[in-house]
Amino acid sequence: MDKYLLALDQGTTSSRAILFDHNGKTIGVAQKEFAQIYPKPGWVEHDPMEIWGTQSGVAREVLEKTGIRPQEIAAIGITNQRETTIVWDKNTGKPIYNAIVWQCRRTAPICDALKAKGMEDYIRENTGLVVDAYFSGTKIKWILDHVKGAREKAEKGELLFGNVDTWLIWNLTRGKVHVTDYSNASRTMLFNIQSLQWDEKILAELGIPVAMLPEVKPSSCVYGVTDPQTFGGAQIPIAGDAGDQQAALFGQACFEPGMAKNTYGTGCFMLMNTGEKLVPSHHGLLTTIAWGLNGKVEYALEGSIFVAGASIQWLRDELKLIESAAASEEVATAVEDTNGVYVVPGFVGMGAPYWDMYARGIIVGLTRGANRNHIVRATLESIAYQTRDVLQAMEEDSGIKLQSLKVDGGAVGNNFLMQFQSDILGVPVARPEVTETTALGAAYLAGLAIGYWTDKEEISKKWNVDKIFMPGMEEDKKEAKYKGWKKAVGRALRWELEE
Ligand SMILES: Nc1ncnc2c1ncn2[C@@H]1O[C@H](COP(=O)(O)OP(=O)(O)O)[C@@H](O)[C@H]1O
Ligand SMILES: O=P(O)(O)OC[C@H](O)CO
Repeated sequence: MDKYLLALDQGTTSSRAILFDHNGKTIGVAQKEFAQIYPKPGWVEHDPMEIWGTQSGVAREVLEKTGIRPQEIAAIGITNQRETTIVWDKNTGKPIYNAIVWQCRRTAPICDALKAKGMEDYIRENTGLVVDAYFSGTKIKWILDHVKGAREKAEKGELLFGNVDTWLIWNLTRGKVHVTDYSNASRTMLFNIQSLQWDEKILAELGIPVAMLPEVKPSSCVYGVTDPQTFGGAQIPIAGDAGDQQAALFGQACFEPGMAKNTYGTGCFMLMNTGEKLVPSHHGLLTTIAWGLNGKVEYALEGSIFVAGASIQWLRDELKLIESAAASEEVATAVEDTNGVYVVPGFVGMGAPYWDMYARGIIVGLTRGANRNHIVRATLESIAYQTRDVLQAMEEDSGIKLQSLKVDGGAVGNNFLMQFQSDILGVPVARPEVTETTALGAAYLAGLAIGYWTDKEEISKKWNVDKIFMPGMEEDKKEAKYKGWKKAVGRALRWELEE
């Protein structure tokens, strides 16, 4: 009987379940979007029960669609939107508040207070992160501060915290297993990435009891088995767990130091493998754990862009300028250029390399001739400009000049965007055959843990290119356009703060 790997990819806007065979080929996909909750400007929440419901639902759906029985699944790999914070009651398994999503800005004042107390350097040196509302630590504090009786319960050991991976594993095992992996732990702003322990000083500062935190394990190991009720009696090993951006780095086979990928989803995340070396950033990037594997952890440099594909959804859902995300390509290429228009999608502040929680979105350079096509094109171009911002920072931090950029994620089907990306970077952009690289990475991690695949060398051989986009724009034009972008960003920064 052939066996398959099941990847559960719980993203910001949808839950996906993907089946892979031994060649790393996709056998079936099921996907379901879920509600985005915006209680106030700058706040973003998800319903944790809907996350679990959609994720378990698509897992069952992909089995039904393909006719594959749960007994034919060799293992499950989990990958997830990172940082998003869930706190639940250990006894009832019910969340005490909605999931506070990575994009949510509500804890900016808590971050300002940490900075005022002089914690910034300590946090950067020990967690590899900048102090920003993006990460889980301040979100946990907010829940403990705002939900009645929560802190007392947490102190008594009655509440559990988890990122989405932990929440899914807890539910898949029906409350038997409370774990996370190194890559997810490194996004909490509570985890010391050198000692590989929860950081007591930061926990004390935020008033977070260590008892609520999950056990931290490698990214490839058997964490537990699924409860028989979840998949018709089957007890499937859950054997891989990694944050979605690190899983994509793995799925792209970026195993050697200096190899990098950029994933174009809701946001855009460029990660460069730095091997066993922890490289501190001096240019606004994050130092993060790539994965824990074979008894050691490896590190990465990361440039986190908060809004990429989400700006295309904004064109579709709020401005109603396009019918679908895919239609953005045709609309954008109906004009020669943006007519001087720039869109800066600072909807939830700006991430790397700016780290400005108070930036907001702007459209600038409008003249009487500016039309819908120009705005759509400028929005797509903003994704490529933000990528150049982080690529430049990455080259400076790592001292490595990138020869080509591997790309993946929902928006890489847009050929205009990919060509413009290559033009504005001046670097070839390589799109692989399998663009569901995040899920593939989770499957690989799970498969390695159970001996379904042997080693990284075997996995590297499975990476195949679909198309390479070569840079073609003249140097002067490229630099003039990028200069305009930097000017536009300057107008968006600190928007919420300045009079
Ligand atoms: N052809 C396209 N052009 C531009 N953006 C696209 C295209 N197709 C999808 N997207 C964008 O990609 C995102 C979906 O990618 P996905 O990798 O599924 O994201 P996530 O994992 O963050 O939910 C959406 O934000 C959508 O707007
Ligand atoms: O859901 P995605 O794919 O946009 O990824 C979100 C990131 O993990 C946030 O850090």
